[in-house]
Amino acid sequence: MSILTLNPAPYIIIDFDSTFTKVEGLDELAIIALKGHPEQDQIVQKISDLTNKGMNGEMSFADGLRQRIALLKANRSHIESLISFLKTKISDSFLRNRQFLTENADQIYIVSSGFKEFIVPVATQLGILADHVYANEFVFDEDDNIIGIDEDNVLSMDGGKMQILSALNLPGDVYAIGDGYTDYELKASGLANRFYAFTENIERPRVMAVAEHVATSFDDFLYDNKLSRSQSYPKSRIKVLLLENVHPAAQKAFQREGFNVEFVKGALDEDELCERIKDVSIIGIRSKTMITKRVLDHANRLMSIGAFCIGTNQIDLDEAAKRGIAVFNAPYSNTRSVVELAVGEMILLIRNIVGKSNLLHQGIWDKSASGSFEIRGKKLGMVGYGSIGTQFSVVAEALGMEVYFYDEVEKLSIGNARKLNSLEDLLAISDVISMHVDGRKENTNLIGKREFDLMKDGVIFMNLSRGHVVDIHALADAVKSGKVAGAGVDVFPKEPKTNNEMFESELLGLPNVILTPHIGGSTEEAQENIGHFVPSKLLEFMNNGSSYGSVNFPEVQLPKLKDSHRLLHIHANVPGVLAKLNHIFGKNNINITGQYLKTNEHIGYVIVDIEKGYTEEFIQEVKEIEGTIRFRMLY
Ligand SMILES: NC(=O)C1=CN([C@@H]2O[C@H](COP(=O)(O)OP(=O)(O)OC[C@H]3O[C@@H](n4cnc5c(N)ncnc54)[C@H](O)[C@@H]3O)[C@@H](O)[C@H]2O)C=CC1
Ligand SMILES: O=C(O)CCC(=O)C(=O)O
Repeated sequence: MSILTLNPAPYIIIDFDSTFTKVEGLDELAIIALKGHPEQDQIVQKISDLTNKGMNGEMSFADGLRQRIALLKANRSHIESLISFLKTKISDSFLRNRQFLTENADQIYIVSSGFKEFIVPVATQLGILADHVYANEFVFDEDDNIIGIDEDNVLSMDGGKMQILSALNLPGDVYAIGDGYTDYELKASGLANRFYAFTENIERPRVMAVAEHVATSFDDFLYDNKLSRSQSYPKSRIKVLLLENVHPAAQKAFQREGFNVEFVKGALDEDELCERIKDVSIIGIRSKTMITKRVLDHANRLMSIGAFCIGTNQIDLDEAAKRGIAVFNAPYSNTRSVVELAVGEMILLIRNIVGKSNLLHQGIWDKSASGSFEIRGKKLGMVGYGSIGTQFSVVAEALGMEVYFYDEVEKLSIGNARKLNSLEDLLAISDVISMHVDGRKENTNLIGKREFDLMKDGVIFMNLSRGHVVDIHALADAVKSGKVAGAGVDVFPKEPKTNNEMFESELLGLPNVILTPHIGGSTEEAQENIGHFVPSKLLEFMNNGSSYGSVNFPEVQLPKLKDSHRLLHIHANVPGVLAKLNHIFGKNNINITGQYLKTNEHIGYVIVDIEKGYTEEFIQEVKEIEGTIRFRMLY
């Protein structure tokens, strides 16, 4: 039996600039030193070009270094500022693995063509030993200006890194990690057993082309070598695809945790999505991306879907559940934004402001009260009395309206809103009708010709829910006939995928019709809230297993993992799985420190916290339980 173990650390040689830190130290020093200089941009660019040429192996490193130093106009005080800056720019994956660096300090070296003056204070922060830092040194004049480099230091010469490693003569396996060609040379010369091209901060194609190994993060390197680490599985190997221009806060949240994030401005159609989703573990969408069964059939690695909105009708929730994919959305996040737009439109429509504004744009002064009304005292009818419906009702009452609602689920009214027992009653009584049902399939054409015929003549009609809820042709006819005196439509049966596509609709050009491009929830406030909220749910699920708030998954709020390993087992909801699991635990003498189970109609979700020291065979047995849909471990 093989106990799940970690390997002892090899000797690890780490490059500094763009590897240990996210930036190039000398480039940053130039930016600091040349602040306010009239040619700052040009000089910094020259230095950066020289850096890149050297790193890519396109010019003699030693020549480039001297040319860069000559361009620098820096002194000792600039180095102090640089150190403070670099401490904020340590690569995230090194920061995450401070414990490994500290515990294995004897095995770890920094070998860099950068400068000790700024590398030592930054690297030692994470436990690197000062005397394990090999780097260049500046030469200063008596006024503390940098005037050159220590020419005796072998790192100032071509092949310097190889000379250092050769002199170190390390008695064991040596693995080099870096983003530059000179790091690769350590392996090419035979001095290092392996070279990992480090791509967390920059990808240098020329270096990657020659590297046998690529480390997308330090976690990735540690995982590849079965070394102790902060992430059970390196997040840099986990792809997150964010579509439909979700708020940048979302991208940052995933990048901060080390995920490999791809960002796409628009939506993707089914074929495009089937292709793109193959290696994606987390996908973030808004209302336009349809996650159909066919898409899910292509989603081999998908674990979680984030709907960066309220509605989830664009996702096949049951099919996702059956595959063990948890879906999260952002209920309430844009409720207020939709309500404010609805209130504004209602007032503009009942006053016929759109028509008057259009005329005035043509120079026509149409001052008249005819056909313009106050909303005070009017009857507002709400179809769907959920989060948006109830909030709209409160605001409308404050504006002096009488509010009526119809919801197919029994709902208590908030304030003085009156519940009606049928859609027909609501249509007959209301001066203003506003749709706030969800987008389930059964709501397709909920409002059609029959329903418009039941409405009062001259009604104001608004749809800010989902496009397919209203038969657009019937609405266009009702507007043309005057049955509907004004309409506000934010959602359409067919909406463009991106801002570059043309929008077509029968409603174009109709009088007193406000058309908006599905922006009910598009306010800066709502989008920013969603951009924080949805990633936090997805990350909780990925990092901790908690599924609280999921719209299709058994909901479990789990305690933080402490001193245990956590097994997450998703299985078809058939009898006996828990018994089988417990049998395997008993047989393998596993000490359980916590166990949780929740089921829904499709799946069961069992979470078991266990003490370390189990075997690979035990894990295999758990994976092979009949009915297992997905299994993963966290520690
Ligand atoms: N235009 C936009 O940008 C936005 C549109 N929305 C849409 O608005 C919808 C409603 O949002 P919330 O109020 O937060 O959802 P919610 O789930 O809280 O409320 C929906 C209500 O509609 C009721 N309902 C569903 N079908 C019905 C039917 N046939 N007849 C009567 N009642 C019915 C439900 O019982 C529920 O009470 C979302 O599902 C989404 O599709 C949401 C946010 C922004
Ligand atoms: O902002 C979006 O893309 C969609 C908003 C929406 O319709 C929703 O939240 O359900």
